[in-house]
Amino acid sequence: MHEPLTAAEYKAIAADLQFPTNAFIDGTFKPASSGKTFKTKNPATGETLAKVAACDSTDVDFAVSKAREAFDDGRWRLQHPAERKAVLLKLAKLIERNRHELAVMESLDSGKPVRECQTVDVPDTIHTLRWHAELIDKLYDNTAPAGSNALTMIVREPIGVVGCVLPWNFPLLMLAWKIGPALAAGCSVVVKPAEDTTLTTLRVAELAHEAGIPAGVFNVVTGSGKDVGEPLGLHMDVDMVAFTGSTPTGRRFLRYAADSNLKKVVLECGGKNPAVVLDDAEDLDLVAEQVVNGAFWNMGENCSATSRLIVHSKVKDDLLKRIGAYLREWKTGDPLDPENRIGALVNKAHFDKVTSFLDDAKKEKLSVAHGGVTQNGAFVEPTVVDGVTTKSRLFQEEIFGPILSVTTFNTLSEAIALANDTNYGLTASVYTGSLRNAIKLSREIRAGVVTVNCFGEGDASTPFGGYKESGFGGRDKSVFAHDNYCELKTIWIDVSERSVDETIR
Ligand SMILES: NC(=O)C1=CN([C@@H]2O[C@H](COP(=O)(O)OP(=O)(O)OC[C@H]3O[C@@H](n4cnc5c(N)ncnc54)[C@H](OP(=O)(O)O)[C@@H]3O)[C@@H](O)[C@H]2O)C=CC1
Ligand SMILES: CCCCCC/C=C/C(=O)O
Repeated sequence: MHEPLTAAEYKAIAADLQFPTNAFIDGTFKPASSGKTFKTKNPATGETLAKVAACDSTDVDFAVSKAREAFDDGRWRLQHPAERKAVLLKLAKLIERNRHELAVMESLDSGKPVRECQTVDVPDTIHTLRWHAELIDKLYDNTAPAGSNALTMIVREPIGVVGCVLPWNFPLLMLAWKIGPALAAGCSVVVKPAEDTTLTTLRVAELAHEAGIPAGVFNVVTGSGKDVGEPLGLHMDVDMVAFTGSTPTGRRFLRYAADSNLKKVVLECGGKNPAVVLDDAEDLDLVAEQVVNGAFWNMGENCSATSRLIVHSKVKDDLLKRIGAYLREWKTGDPLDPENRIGALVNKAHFDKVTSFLDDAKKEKLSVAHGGVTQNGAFVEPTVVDGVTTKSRLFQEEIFGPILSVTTFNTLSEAIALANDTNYGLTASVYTGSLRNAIKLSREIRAGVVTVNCFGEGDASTPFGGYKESGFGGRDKSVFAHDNYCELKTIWIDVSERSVDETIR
């Protein structure tokens, strides 16, 4: 079903694509009220793909008012849970039916390899939506042990109008991580995709409408962070913002909430994720494969990317050799060629940011064990920089590109201290043959997701989010994400003799 096509087939799809270019508000596509547009480009070639509506606060106000209307009249939240489930399942089906088109659109707009769009982003988007749809008619509310004089119910209610602010690195998947639980809970959403990657969000909004999500429930306002993100964050009638992106922008949303209506804010921000390899790791080939995958898939443009290899000095040289061998399979180039695993970085500014870390490696006279090569001002080959110290920017800052730093240790406590020597705490992976060491490291590393003898972000059923400056306010995925989009209400009903007597009198 999700097997890659050939490069020629992808190019044929690309040649026929129609791009949605207007905001989607109240069930219809609309140009920006100002009439302005911005160009969205293919980062691999620099060519303009489309001119998209450059919305501003007027469009945000309009979208929020329509989302509020839809929420208040209950056209979605008051539908029977089984009906809402059926609609969300239909949306998943429509995405599946249009999977090749969406994979190509995602690849063209973001520079991601189409192979991964086809085998990860699109199928995981479908799975996420199905998972949350299936939850809708299976979640029970609670009663409290209030004794025989009262019946106390603790019920979830949808929080209201939710602003979903998305990053450019997994446009479809992060959309699903937000709208899946938000729509399942019965909320209305106003989605702000990243300016670099708006196209697939608009297409999914169109499919959502076709699936039967009522007008006003799923809105998309396109435009910049300043013109659309900020008014959404400051809006007095938005009940919650669910954000994925950088930590500095996440902080802004906390300020927007404080300066407006104290809306709930859930942040999924950056990471500087370690892979800790002990000298008792059993299979260094497997470690090499997992570290390469963790560091380089999606070009390292991934908040959960393995960014720091923290390896026992005894096994470092052997492991770096094996990593080099795996990297031979990781070709860089045309994102529409399914042979390539490394595509283009999302834009020129980001390319410059990522390559500034290569300049640092040179300045610091660090040894580049693999890669270090760029192509056409848009591509960076997978790079491994050895001998990185904790003071280096390569060790401390989120690179968000295909660069892995290597640091060695000699004792377990040194490994834990290195892993935790960061302001971030999103993910970590641990490689060891000892159950005791695996448990110790998983508990001592301060991160929201720790994987043992593998790399990954878990599946739809496991929460995803970070400690420290990696996250705030809740988790994506799982039933815990559903709870993000709900208020808890206590209903206390007096059923004592006194209340019965009073009612009768
Ligand atoms: N944790 C993660 O998954 C991500 C982390 N990053 C990190 O952030 C760095 C910068 O990437 P960038 O895309 O700029 O990430 P941002 O955090 O700036 O962008 C995330 C989202 O927030 C919006 N936004 C930007 N500025 C504001 C603002 N002032 N007010 C409200 N909304 C705003 C963006 O809109 P728009 O893009 O349209 O301006 C986008 O929709 C990357 O190099 C990487 O290190 C980036 C993306 C994802
Ligand atoms: C297959 C799961 C991919 C999850 C990627 C999670 C990344 C989140 C982010 O960068 O914000």
